[in-house]
Parts: sequence; C-alpha cells; structure tokens
Amino acid sequence: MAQPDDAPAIRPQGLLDQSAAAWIVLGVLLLFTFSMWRFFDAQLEDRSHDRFQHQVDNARSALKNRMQAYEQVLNGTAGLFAASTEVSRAEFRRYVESLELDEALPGIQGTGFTLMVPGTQRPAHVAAVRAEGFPDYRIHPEGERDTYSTILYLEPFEGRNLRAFGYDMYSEPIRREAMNRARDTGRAAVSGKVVLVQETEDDLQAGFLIYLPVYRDNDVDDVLSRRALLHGFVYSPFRAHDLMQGVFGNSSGDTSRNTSGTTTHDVEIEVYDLEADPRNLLYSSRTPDHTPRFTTDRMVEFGGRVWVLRIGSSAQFEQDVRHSEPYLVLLAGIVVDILIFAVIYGSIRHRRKMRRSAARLAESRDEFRTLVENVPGVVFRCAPQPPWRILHINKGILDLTGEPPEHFMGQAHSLAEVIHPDDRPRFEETMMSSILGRTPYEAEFRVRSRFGRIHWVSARGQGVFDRNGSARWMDGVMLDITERRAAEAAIRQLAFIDPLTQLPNRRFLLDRLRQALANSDRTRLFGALLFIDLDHFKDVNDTLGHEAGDSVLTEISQRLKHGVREGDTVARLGGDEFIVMLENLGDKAEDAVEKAEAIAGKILAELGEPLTVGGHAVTATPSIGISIFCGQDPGADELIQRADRAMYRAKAAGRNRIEHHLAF
Ligand SMILES: Nc1nc2c(ncn2[C@@H]2O[C@H](COP(=O)(O)OP(=O)(O)OP(=O)(O)O)[C@@H](O)[C@H]2O)c(=O)[nH]1
Repeated sequence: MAQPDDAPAIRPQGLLDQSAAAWIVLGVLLLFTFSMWRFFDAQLEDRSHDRFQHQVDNARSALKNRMQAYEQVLNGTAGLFAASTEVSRAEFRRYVESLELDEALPGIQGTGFTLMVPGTQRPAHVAAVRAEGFPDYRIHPEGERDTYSTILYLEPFEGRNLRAFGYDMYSEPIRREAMNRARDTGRAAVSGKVVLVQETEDDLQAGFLIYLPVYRDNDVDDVLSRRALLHGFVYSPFRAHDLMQGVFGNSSGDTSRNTSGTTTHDVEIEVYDLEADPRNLLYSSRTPDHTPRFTTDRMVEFGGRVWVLRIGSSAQFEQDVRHSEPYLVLLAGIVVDILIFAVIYGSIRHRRKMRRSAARLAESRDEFRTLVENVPGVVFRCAPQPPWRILHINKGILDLTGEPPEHFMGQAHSLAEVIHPDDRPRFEETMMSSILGRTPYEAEFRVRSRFGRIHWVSARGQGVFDRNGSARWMDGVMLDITERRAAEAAIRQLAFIDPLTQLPNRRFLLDRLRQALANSDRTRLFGALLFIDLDHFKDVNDTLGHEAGDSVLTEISQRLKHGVREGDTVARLGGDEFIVMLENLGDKAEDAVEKAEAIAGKILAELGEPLTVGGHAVTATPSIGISIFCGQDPGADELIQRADRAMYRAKAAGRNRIEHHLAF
C-alpha cells in the first residue's frame, strides 16, 4: 500500500556530536566547579594568611614592647646611680624590690650593677666587699687584667644569681662587646648569645644581657669622656627561654593569651641573634615534626642588636583555619555537575533510542508494505459503507480490474463499481452484517474488469472500530477464485450430470427427489415418478453400433426434456433408463395419477416417433412405470423401485406402454 515515507532518518554523526556535547558540558561544569573551589580556597587561604600575619605582628610588637619595658627598668636603675654614685647594696635592693619585677615583667633573671674596677684597685676593692660581709668574695674568673668589671649587686640576690656575684663580665668577649657599645653610646646595649653564669647543668638555656652605662659624671658628651668617666653598668641578665615564654606564652599547651596579648597557640616562634643560624638560636617554641604552612621572618632591632624572629603557623592554627567549605563546594559542585551530565546524557540516549525505534518502525513498516504489496491477491481497506470507497489498496487490483491502485485511492473508482451488479446486494448484506455484529466477513462475488472480463473473487476481512463501537474502516483480502470456481463447476458437472446426455444423473435425481419429497410433505401436493426404459435398445447398438446408440440416447433425452415442464426433472439413471420427476400435481391422488398418465402418454407418443441415426430410421419406444408420491413416505429409493417394478410390468405386458405402481 503506497504511503509517504515520513520515517525519521538516523544520523549517527549527529548523535555522536550530541554525546560529545554532553561530555563537553560536563567538562565545562567541572572546570567551573574547580574554579569556584580554587576561588573559595584562595579566599580562605588569604584570610588565614592575614590572620597569621596579624599574629606575627602581635608577636613582634610583644617582644619589642617587653624589651623596651626592660630598658625602662634599667633607665630607672641607672637614674638611681645618677643621683648618687655611692648606691649602697641595701638601697639597690630596696629600689629593685620596689619595682616588683616578678609581677610586672616576668622573665627577667635579675637586675644588677657591675662596677668597673681598674686592675690596680682590685685588691682594695675585694677587701672592701669582703669587709662588707662577704668574706668569700672574689672577682672571677681569676687572672690579671687591666680592667675588671665585677657584678657587685644583683637582685634578687639569691639562688642562681649568687653564682654571678663577683663575676667579671668584661673578661668575656661577647659581654665586653655589648658593654663597650653601651659605654660608647651611652645607651642600652643588648649582648650576643651567651650562657649566663647563673646557668647550671639543669635546664641549660641560652641567655643575653642588657647593659646601660653608669658614668661618674652626667656630663658625658662624647666617646672619650664616656670612656673616661665610666663607673659601671646597670644590667639585666635574661634566660632567653624563660623570657620568651613570658612574652609569647607556652605555645605547646596554653591557649590563653599571654601577657603581651599574642594568641600563642597560633604561631611557633624561633628567635635568633643576628641571623637565622642554629648556632644563634635564642629561643624556639617549634613543635618537632611539624612543618608550618605559613612562615615568615621579622627583624627586631633593640639595644643595638638585631634579632631574627622566625615565625611559623602552629598545628593548632592550621587546624583552626582548615575550612571544609571549599571542599563542600567542590563535592556539591561535582555532584550537581554529574547530575546535570546524567540528565543531558540520559536525554540524548533516550532520543537515540527513540530514533532507533522510529527507524526500526519505519523499516518494519517498509517490510510490511513490501509484504502487503507482494501478497498474491488484493489487500484493501475501504470505507465502512457503500459504495465502499477505497482508502488503501495494493497493486493486485490491477490484475483484477485493469485499473491501478491510484485510481481507487484517488476515488476515481469505488469497490462497489467493480462488483458485478448481481452480486452487489449480497456483498453489501455480508458487509453490513459484519459491521453490525463486529464479526469477520467472508464473501464471494464477481468483479468486472475494464476490459469486460469477469473474475470470481473471495473477500475475507473484518472491520476496525473506534472506542464508541463505530466502524472506522473495513480491512480485507480478495483472492481471485475464478479458476477454483471453474474447477468446482467441472467437478459438480462430473458428479451430478450424465456426460452423454447432459441430464442429471442418478445422484442428482436422488437429491432432487428428496428435496421434492420434503416440499411435498410440506405442501401436501402430489408428485409422480415416470420410470422410462427404451424397448429393445440393445438391438440399436447391435445393428447400428454403439455410437448410433449414443445418438439415440441423446435424441431421446432432448425429446424427454421438451416433453415436460420447466420445473420438472429429467434424469438418466444409466443405460437406456430415464426418470422423469413431476411435482405439484395437485392435492388429490386421482388428479395426480391422471396428470402423470397424461404426461407419460405424451412421452410415449413423442418417443414413439422414429428418429434418424446415420441415415437409418430408428424407433425407440419406451416402457413407462409410474409411482405417485405425497409426503416423505415411502422414501426416494422405494419410489424409484416402485416405478421400476411398474415399468417391468409394462415390459412384461408387451412394451411401449404405461403401467402404474399398483399400491399407493
Ligand atoms: N449406445 C449405448 N448403449 C448403451 C449404453 N448404456 C447401455 N447400453 C446398452 O443398452 C442396452 C440395454 O439393454 P436392455 O435394457 O437390457 O435390453 P433391451 O434391449 O432394451 O430390451 P428390453 O429392455 O427388454 O426391451 C444394452 O445392450 C446396453 O449395452 C450407452 O451409454 N450407450
């Protein structure tokens, strides 16, 4: 059946492109997600770094402030000596105690005064101090030197500090360098890294000292006068670790703020003298095995000395600033990206499936169309009412009608037009009955071609109905059964017609007779059988030959047919035996007998007329036996036998005569 080819074509390249587009979208989304993650991460990293820098600044300020505070203490102590160069040990102690340094500035090891003693005055000086109540006093280390400095006062004068009493700091190069610097500048000077004499084997720490010069006269304007008038130094020794702990707090566990306000758990601090060399390390709060994420070096200049603060972020700090938001953004982003990708990819796959299905459908439709076109016969679909307008029809109709399918689908012809007019009512009745009963239909009818040929067709099919039960159309297949019909007719002919005379044979007669008996039973009208046997027919065969005998039989048949009415039956039982069946002979037996006799008489007369066969005149008189019937009894076979017996009686009585079956 011809239909427009509207099936969508598959474009594999296009689908491939769409798949690639989905992957590209995923790539772009992932790129965007990673960018967002990096952006947030960088933002938080900056904030963390700012916070770290803030802590670094705090630490540096704290150290600087603390050192300035110590300088202030020394300035005050130096002022004590400026007021009176003869400061007694008791005055010094009272003064230092009044400062309450333990409370105000924890970490200071002590506050002291070291007196410069020329080598020549050493014995007198030692004697004077011993006389003061320190009989073991001596300047140490021992040795002859031009100038000594001796720690005369050191408060608190107890514990470790007692070990420093009498110590000549000037004899030690690092201290001497700071002392000379303080002496020449008149300002506080911080020493390099030393080990304080207070140190014991226990808890050995690096140390340093701050010196502030004390002159015998306040009028010291230049280096020479300062050197000439130097009296001694007020100073403070520091155990570096203890001091820094006071400034920075205990970074390993103390999460509170220290006295300087630094949040000590955020940073780890190393303090170096001059440069970041392990040999110069003054202090370290570094945690072993921890590599800080942020590190920075800061210089602190104080008392003519530069310290390097190497500050790193602590593990605690890094723990605090570790934010999960960027990772959540990353994770959520990836999930959303994958979801979007899944939706796009799924949609593409779905479209691909749909296209494949459509292609398969189109393919199978084409195959079906080919199948329908190639089916022997006519496949059609028509409107469900006369004149059965054709909706679809295959090319088989061309063979039947000589018209191409287009003429039918273009509505130039309807189905009714090609059906033989005699068959149309039967066809329409069949179709309407199928529609009403919603049952399959089957009809045989004749179709006329445009060339006048008649084809017998068998149509089978059924209607297609909508939800309301109304027929939408009728589908069907027509097969050309012309040959079958002819074959059937031939078979029927052979089965029921005597081939020589073309009269119904015995089987046909029996069928007709039974039908007649049934009719008679219903109508109660009489009928009769005339059993006719030709007299001495054998002689014809014997004298003129079998063919001549056939001709005689044929001629006799014609005469018999002409001798009866249209509705009466003339049959040949075989040989030279014939039966004439008469119906509707009235409702009285006498009348029926009379009429049967009249017809038998007429036959007797007609057959008695000579006929010419092969130039020979032949006379074939008959002997006729009559049996009358009304209703089913006694049955077809018995009726024939009765007529036969009557016929034999006619033979016996001399032939060429009529006899009745005696009993009725
Ligand atoms: N030519 C021809 N002869 C046939 C045919 N069928 C039967 N016969 C012959 O018809 C003859 C019938 O003979 P019967 O009816 O027995 O005897 P009859 O000679 O007619 O004599 P009666 O019937 O006693 O008067 C036989 O010789 C058959 O061979 C046929 O189809 N054609």
